[in-house]
Amino acid sequence: MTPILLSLVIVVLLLIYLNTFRLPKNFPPGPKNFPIWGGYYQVLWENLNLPYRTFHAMAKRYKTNVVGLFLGNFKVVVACDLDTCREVLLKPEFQGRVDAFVPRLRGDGDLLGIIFSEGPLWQEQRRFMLRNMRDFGFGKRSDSLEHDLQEEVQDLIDLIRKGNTEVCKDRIAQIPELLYAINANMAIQIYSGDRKPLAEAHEFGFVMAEQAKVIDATTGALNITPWMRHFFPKQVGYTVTKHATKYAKRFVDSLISNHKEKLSDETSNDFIDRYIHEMNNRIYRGDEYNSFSERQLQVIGLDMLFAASTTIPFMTAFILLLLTKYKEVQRKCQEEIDQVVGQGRLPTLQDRQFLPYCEATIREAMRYQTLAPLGVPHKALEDTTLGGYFIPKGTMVLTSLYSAHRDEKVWDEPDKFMPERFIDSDGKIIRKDMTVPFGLGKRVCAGETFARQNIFVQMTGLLQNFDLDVPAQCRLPDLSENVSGISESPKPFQLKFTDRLYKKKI
Ligand code: HEM
Repeated sequence: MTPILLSLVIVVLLLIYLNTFRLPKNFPPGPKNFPIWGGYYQVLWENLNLPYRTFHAMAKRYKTNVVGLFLGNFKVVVACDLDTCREVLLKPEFQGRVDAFVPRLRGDGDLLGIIFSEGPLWQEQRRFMLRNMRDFGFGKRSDSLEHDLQEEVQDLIDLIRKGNTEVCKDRIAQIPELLYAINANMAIQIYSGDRKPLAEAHEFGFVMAEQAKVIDATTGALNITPWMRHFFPKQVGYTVTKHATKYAKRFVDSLISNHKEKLSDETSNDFIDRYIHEMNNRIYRGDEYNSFSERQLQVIGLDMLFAASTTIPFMTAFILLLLTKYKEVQRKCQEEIDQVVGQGRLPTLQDRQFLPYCEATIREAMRYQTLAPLGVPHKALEDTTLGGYFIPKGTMVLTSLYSAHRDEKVWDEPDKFMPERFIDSDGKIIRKDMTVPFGLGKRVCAGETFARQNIFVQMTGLLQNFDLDVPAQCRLPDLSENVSGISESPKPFQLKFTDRLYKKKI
């Protein structure tokens, strides 16, 4: 190559680079951007295991509440304190979703479902889902849901007592695996009215959990550089994602086709029935705008079953981990349960208001260990501002819920685990909740109530029946060893469950 040609190539490459990573005036400060991954190199360099923690550190370093950078070709800003996260979550112009590879893979090329859709489709489908699932106990207190939940928790307790499997043997259980089947079944039941045998529900939960771990909370290499899947399918998480998506679609399709076979005019016994009726009615009426389709029903199923089968077991696992680490908190929760509920029956959702210390422990665990540390990426639907910075239309907007929960302006000693911070001088739970583990506003987690109810009943049921300890020759993992993902999970660990001898006390 002649020197002139070489110089020309260099100039062209430089121009492409400068053009790709050109930032508008008053864009938030952040790391330097380099070809292909933009600022992602530095994010990973500073914390390869838990990259979201880099944003928290960067915000302090740049003395800012918003960090700005490129992730691949995506222009990205990250809100890094409680006020700025609230601004993102509550301003209408930030309620878009990012058009990326994995969401399109789930929708066979389209952005479907609830989690990754936007605009009129999202609004109509979210409203329909919440309104109809409420009738089956999703998002409110319901006797039938409570009954199902109690049965699942009782099965879990029996499994711990009698279990002789790889997941639980001699009262030593693998966490979070122990919790996969119960939580997958609770979600399958709400969506389809069905319940699967233990082994099948466990397998479903296991595959979903593996998927949650490979989608990085920063949206990951697969979303920012999807072409890399052709060269490094395993490393960028494509192998697992492709397999898990195919597996989950087959699973959901079989639930739907069972319903289609049985569907009669009167039946509306579960969400799938309701959805198919609505879809058929709209076709019959010939509605001009119709976001209802069987593909949409399938992706709502993926959203729900994926969310419930990963987030609830992961969060409950973190709570068990913290209760084992902080023994005095475990003891105080047990004392409260003994006083209020006793041992004749399992704790119920009606007991929640009378168990403030247990509630405070769950709230503090969800603050201290933010399950979705960067939430789900939002998108600016128009040119706007955030924390005083200019944010162009189309920018990906991340909420560092982790930073909101460690914000020194809001929390005393934020790095300490202290359930007492949520108890007032009368021993009651503090009404005003400044935690945001589920986000806020129009995009707030659709499963918040369901998740809180499940976590409460599982945690209190287990504590009522067992003392939690570390088995001999084992150690509890540190939170810095967590497995990163769209929802974070603890490094798998073993827990010893010892029966509490209630009868002796009576
Ligand atoms: C501890 C458990 C859970 C946590 C911490 C959690 C957290 C979150 C967060 C942070 C978001 C993003 C909000 C935003 O966009 O700003 C979200 C969205 C969502 N979650 Fe959850 N979630 C949990 C459980 C569940 C469950 C059990 C379900 C369903 C069964 C669910 C369904 C959804 C859906 C559908 C969305 C998308 C909402 C929308 O975009 O309109 N989540 N969740």
